[in-house]
Amino acid sequence: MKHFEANFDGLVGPTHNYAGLSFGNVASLNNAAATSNPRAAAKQGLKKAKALADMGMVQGMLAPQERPDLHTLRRIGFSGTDAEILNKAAKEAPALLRACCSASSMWTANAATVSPSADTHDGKLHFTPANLVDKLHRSIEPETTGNILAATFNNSRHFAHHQHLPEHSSFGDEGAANHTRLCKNYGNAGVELFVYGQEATNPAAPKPSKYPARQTLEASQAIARLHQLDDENTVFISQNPDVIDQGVFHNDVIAVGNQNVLFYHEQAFLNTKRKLDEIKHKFGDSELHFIEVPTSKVAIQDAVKSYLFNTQIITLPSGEMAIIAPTNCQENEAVHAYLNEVVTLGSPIKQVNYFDVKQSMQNGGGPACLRLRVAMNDMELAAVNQHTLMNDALFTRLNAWVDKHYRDRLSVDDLADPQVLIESRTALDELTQIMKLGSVYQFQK
Ligand SMILES: NCCC[C@H](NC(=O)CCC(=O)O)C(=O)O
Repeated sequence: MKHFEANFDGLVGPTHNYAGLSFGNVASLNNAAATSNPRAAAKQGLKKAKALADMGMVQGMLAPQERPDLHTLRRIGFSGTDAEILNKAAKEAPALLRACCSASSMWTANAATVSPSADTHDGKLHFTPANLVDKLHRSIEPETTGNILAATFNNSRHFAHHQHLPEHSSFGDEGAANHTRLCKNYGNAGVELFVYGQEATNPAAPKPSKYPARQTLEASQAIARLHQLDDENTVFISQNPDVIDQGVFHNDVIAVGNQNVLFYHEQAFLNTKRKLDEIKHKFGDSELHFIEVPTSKVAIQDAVKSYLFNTQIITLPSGEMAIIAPTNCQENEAVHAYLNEVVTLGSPIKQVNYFDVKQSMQNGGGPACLRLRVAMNDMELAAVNQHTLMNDALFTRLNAWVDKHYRDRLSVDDLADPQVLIESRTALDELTQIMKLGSVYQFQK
């Protein structure tokens, strides 16, 4: 049986926009009210996904969410026709309307936490959608995320789908962005690393003072229980609160792992030495590469600006590893120099490939944010909804779909336009037919 890691990228939705919704996410705040280009954003994402498929990687796509989210606007008391609701919300509560219009489900690293069958007691692949409670605009995602995951991984013999954690800040959960898995081979039991920003039930524990810590230890522990992981194969690590206060709102802005490589900034964690020892002990005898980037080479500000660590480290069919980086990394001198050096360090990482994902970067999402990793075997892959898997035909079809339905300019003021809602629903309805998802959206029920 073959084992590998698949990437499921989020398709950028038709309402991709810059609304400055994410306090603590520097790019989101800096680009608030800029005009976006949803068509370019979707195409940048598709191009990266297709390039990985062409490298021999298993690549899937996850459908975006329905936005504007009329269902939520109705829940909070706006009534009348769809056009009347948009009109009233724009006048009476523009900030709430903006929160109901974000295409933020495109960052599927925040869709869920995933544990492969090699790690779980029942031998199933487990998914728990992230509740994303720290941000209003993201807290409305988990139910539909669950629907989309169930329609994509639609086989209960292989896949276990859990409900998102209780919607309270004690269980703040941001999904795979704060989770990484080290393993010898994808089919072996791995060590799952859960990184959290605060302990909800221990106010004395370290936490940031300026920006929110979105993930709690309690949430990470709940996921490990739900996914039936062994204590011997899990490590809980506190993120360094000082870096959260400098814009590292998720751990995947400061660290990334793949197989036997952990690539991280020296300031990423608390108690780094002790935690690395625990990882080594739990990982066992095989060779483990800790690639620690010192502040003297890359300052935190440069890491946050360039997204050096929000890169994907992938294992190519040849067994060599490649880094998938945003072009922003080439534009930062220190970071570019570091990436030129990293391939010479004798680790499995042998090449760096750059992709322009600027439309996503302007909202604080790099290549790693755009994908959900699912380590699986070929039997599990055969059980996945095959219409979600990237190939020449799907790439052509989705690009044509984007050309047909997406605007190339969208400002936050456009979000109240009923025509945007009609365009978005028409596009998504057609998408569910292309990807054979059934009725995953509220407007289809
Ligand atoms: N993993 C990357 C997530 C980026 C995402 N940005 C946003 O939601 C910005 C949306 C806006 O400001 O319009 C976030 O911060 O959760």
